[in-house]
Amino acid sequence: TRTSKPKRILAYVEKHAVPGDAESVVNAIDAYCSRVEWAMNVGSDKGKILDRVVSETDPDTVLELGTYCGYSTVRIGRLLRPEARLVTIEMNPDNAKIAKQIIALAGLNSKIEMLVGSSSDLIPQLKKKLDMKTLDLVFLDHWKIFYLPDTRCLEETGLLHKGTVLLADNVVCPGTPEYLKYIRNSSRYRSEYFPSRLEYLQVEDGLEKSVFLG
Ligand SMILES: O=c1[nH]cnc2c(O)c(F)c(-c3ccc(F)cc3)cc12
Ligand SMILES: [Mg+2]
Repeated sequence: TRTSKPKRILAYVEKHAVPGDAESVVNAIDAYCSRVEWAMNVGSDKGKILDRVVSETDPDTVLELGTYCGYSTVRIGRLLRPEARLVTIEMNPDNAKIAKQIIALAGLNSKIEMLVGSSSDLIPQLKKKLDMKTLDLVFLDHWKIFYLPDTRCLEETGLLHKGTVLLADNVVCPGTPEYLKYIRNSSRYRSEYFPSRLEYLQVEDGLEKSVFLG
């Protein structure tokens, strides 16, 4: 069948990355998407901010909403301790298939579990399904209209603890106004905006980091 952008990204990674070397997988995807065709990976500029937040949080449990090709999954996974766990949720089964192969190539299968389906269906199941006590870090990078309902769901299912960090991509472009309005006005969060650039372009975008206060 015809190739897709995720399939072309996988083919490039298979050709240019070193199996088991997560850094080389991240660099290969950035090289492809900056030189050949744009793709909605968090990218290297925002990726450096993501790296810093992950390292400072040093999480045992991470939830990623929106896997796409697995770029940020690998970017986060490469910084986690061996006993840490990352669950990533992707609703598009074709993307999930590609992402699984990219995650495997990075050598991160032992730390990463991918769930295929809608975040709003899967979040309520996390607690029991994965014996998830609570989440130390959540990376929101899926469909912007789901950021707020999924955050409310995370609160209600008791998956957040005092100190849980929510990090949201694209709060400027494409923009997540309802989410920002809620999180910046809620006394249950302390938020900070990290300005950056949209992946591979000169357009402004940024990440919103919000710490749950309990
Ligand atoms: O749908 C998305 N999910 C997750 N992340 C995205 C992203 O980082 C984008 F830049 C964009 C994006 C797409 C088209 C544009 F013109 C600008 C940004 C979309 C998403
Ligand atoms: Mg994004």
